[in-house]
Amino acid sequence: SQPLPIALVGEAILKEHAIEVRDFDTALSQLAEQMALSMVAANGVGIAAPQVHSPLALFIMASRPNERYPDAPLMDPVVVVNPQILSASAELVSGEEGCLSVPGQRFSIWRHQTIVVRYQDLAGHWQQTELTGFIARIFQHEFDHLQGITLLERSQ
Ligand SMILES: O=C(O)C[C@@H](Cc1ccccc1)[C@H](O)SCc1ccccc1
Ligand SMILES: [Zn+2]
Repeated sequence: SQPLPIALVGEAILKEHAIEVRDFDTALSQLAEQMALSMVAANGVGIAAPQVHSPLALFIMASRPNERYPDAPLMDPVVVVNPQILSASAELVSGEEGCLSVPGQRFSIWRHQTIVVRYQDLAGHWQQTELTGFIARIFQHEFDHLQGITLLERSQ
């Protein structure tokens, strides 16, 4: 199957608040699969449903070592549904980010170094975990997308 078209900044879908997922059905799993394929095709480390024109509260994060974060952990893609950030460290760290919806640009963005998060997996089971460093950065970037926020609104 083909990668899905990526919404570019300026498209209304990227400004909307995502809708809570209620049906953990095969359609949801198929969307997640399509998102993962699109993320890999675009050489990303994350992708949020609004970026592929879906209004659902769902994203994928898949940290891997890269030129900007050579010591980033290599992780299998994680599907995150209905995420919540329960707490965030006072410590902030500035780092360079890109966005598939703002192609070819890089921005310095402040993020919380550590966050405690809760989300559902594709089976609807709640997960709770603490994230730090680059993975926490990806989570916050994708979580912003679900609030209609892109890094253009955050760049320092
Ligand atoms: O637009 C997106 O949501 C995907 C971004 C995710 C990202 C989050 C935090 C920090 C950097 C990127 C894409 O992965 S942009 C491509 C990329 C990949 C690795 C490092 C930097 C940029
Ligand atoms: Zn983005």
